[in-house]
Amino acid sequence: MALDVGVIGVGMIGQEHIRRLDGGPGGSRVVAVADADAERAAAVAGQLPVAKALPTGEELIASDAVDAVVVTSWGPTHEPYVLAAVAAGKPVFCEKPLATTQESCRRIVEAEVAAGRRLVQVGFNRRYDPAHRALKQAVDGGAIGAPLLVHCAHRNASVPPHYTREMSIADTAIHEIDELRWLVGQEIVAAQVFTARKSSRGGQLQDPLLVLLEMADGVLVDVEVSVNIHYGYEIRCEVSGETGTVELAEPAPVTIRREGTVAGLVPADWRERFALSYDIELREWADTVAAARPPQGPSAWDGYVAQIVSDAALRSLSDGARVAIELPPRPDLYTPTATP
Ligand SMILES: NC(=O)c1ccc[n+]([C@@H]2O[C@H](COP(=O)([O-])OP(=O)(O)OC[C@H]3O[C@@H](n4cnc5c(N)ncnc54)[C@H](O)[C@@H]3O)[C@@H](O)[C@H]2O)c1
Ligand SMILES: O[C@H]1[C@H](O)[C@@H](O)[C@H](O)[C@@H](O)[C@H]1O
Repeated sequence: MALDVGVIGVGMIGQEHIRRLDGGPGGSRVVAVADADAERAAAVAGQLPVAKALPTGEELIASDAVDAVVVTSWGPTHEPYVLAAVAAGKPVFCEKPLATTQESCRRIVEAEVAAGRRLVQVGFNRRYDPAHRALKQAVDGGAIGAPLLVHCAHRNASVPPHYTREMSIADTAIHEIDELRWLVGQEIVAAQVFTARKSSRGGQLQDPLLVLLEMADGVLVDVEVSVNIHYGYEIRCEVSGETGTVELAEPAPVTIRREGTVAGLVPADWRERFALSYDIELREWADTVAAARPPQGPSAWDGYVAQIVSDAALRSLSDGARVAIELPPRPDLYTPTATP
């Protein structure tokens, strides 16, 4: 069955997702778009075979032409759209973060539980990245024995002027927060943030940060968040276990040796580094939803838990203290099944 999708927020990642969903392998197509910037919505719709630009996200969700909704607007606008989609009984793929406060995320979880079925998927795309999947397979398969420590680095080439130090956690490190729960298979029980000497390339921004996370079984994780590295976009993760270590390999497809040097290209940005992950993520979501099955990817619960951890890290960012984390009980709707 063809899946007719409406996309709210057609900026950078909205347009990336549209490219994958319109005429996608499962027969999905984009039939409506909406954006706070009406001119942008009209321009994007104008490039698509059947899409209409609608004046608001609310009208898009209510439209009979739309089977499923993709929310790719700014984080603080996610909650009302996701709640409206759940109220309309429509599957909704929402980019990370699910919402920008844990209270907003809790309201989404409560609405979905009240609806009695899973409708929401969150765009934690690392779970679909082949390199991250291979890393998890090695850890789960016992290749390095019991994991003890994890070292991560999340490095952005640069960030826009409105980017704040809080976004280093809530918009950037939130990827690692979800990735680690998935990779290690444990909850995060404490967070502490350290501010390093400020890079002169980030203006007033406090950059970089070091985030220390403690997992329930004692695994310790350090995450470097640097958002002005300028040489490209770099994601690193190394797991140190009792009998060995495993790490993400360099993503460059080739290595060049010449004139006494070894070199390989660093991806320019997240679009290049994670292209395959978005391909897989959206194809699986569209196929599942088109088959009228509940989405199998990261759930509203995952989005909520990530936000609770992010909020704890933000508290630590303000005073440097270690913040212990206690999660509320998980509703039965989110008992793990086939989550990738
Ligand atoms: N998973 C990933 O790797 C990844 C990568 C990039 C962005 N994101 C997430 O995607 C979201 C969008 O990021 P982006 O980089 O595309 O931002 P962007 O600024 O390029 O695009 C956001 C769009 O949303 C529109 N918008 C803002 N408020 C709106 C509202 N109330 N209703 C409708 N449209 C509205 C803006 O006009 C803009 O066109 C963010 O939540 C971000 O964290 C995720
Ligand atoms: O929204 C983007 C996106 O999620 C990227 O994957 C991340 O590296 C950036 O820091 C963030 O701002």
